[in-house]
Amino acid sequence: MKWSEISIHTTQEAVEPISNILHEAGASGVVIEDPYELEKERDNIFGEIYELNPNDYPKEGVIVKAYLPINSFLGETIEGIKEAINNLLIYDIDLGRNEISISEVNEEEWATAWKKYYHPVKISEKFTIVPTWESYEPVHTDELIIELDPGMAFGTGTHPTTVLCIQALERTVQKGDQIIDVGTGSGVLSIAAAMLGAKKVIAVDLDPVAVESARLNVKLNKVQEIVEVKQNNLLDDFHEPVDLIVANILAEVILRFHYDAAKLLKNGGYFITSGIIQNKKNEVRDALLEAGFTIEETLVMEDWVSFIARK
Ligand SMILES: C[S@@+](CC[C@H](N)C(=O)[O-])C[C@H]1O[C@@H](n2cnc3c(N)ncnc32)[C@H](O)[C@@H]1O
Repeated sequence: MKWSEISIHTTQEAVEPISNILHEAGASGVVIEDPYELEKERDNIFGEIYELNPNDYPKEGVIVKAYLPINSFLGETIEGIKEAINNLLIYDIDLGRNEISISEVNEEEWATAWKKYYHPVKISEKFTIVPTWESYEPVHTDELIIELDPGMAFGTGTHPTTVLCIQALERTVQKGDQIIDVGTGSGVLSIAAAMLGAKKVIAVDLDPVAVESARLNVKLNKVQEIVEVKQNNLLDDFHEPVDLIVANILAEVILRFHYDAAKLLKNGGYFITSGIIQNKKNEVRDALLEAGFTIEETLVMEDWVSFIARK
């Protein structure tokens, strides 16, 4: 099959919302070329894995690439993507150059293009994320390893918004907890919650591609007895009280269901939110306080913020 590669030159802060737009438009395998990756200091243990070629990265800004099947709707899909990206300006998201180019690639190139950027990464005190196609020997005996094949869903596990959520889960999950993961993507947060001792995790996503990917990764990590994945809009039709709700989703979406989260949580339960770009931080914090939460911790990485809120 022939694929079209759409390449968007943008900013760090726009990577996440643009990736979401691309996924929603049916794109497969988003690749992020961020020169920051070249500067990051890396543990020796990962040194040999991280041989990044500077020629693959822009000098400034970030390039987001995605792959769309070439069919009769391609023109409209691309127009829709451009419009949705331009709409991000309404939310004060800096789009940088916002240069968009399109080229054709064949199936083979597409299937491997994004994989070359994705390697084992230690993302928190306890967790290392390992792509299914890499072999990895644990460094510490108590290291928790999540094997992932995100396929076409969001969630390689290494995005700052995901890392912040996993760090927050490490601090809050108690043995025996009942948890809901809203917008599970590849299922990475549900898998982490299960490995941290949760008794039951319900992982929901609106996107059927994500649901399929999460189910696959849940099995891959042998937590299918604990994690149930289903297609659902946010917290619709949930009534049983839970101990913790985690959501790595855009700020605008969090503000659509924070009252539902407050209602559903047991007293003392945690609401972990991530996917919040710095300039939305105050708006989300105020909304959480208004819904009756107290903010226990605010975690920050690059331009992203995550809240550990408590009912
Ligand atoms: C930023 S990704 C997070 C993926 C994963 N949880 C992670 O942390 O890497 C956000 C996910 O939310 C899903 N999503 C967006 N709107 C949703 C909604 N209304 N209900 C459920 N899921 C939604 C998207 O399909 C996407 O998979």
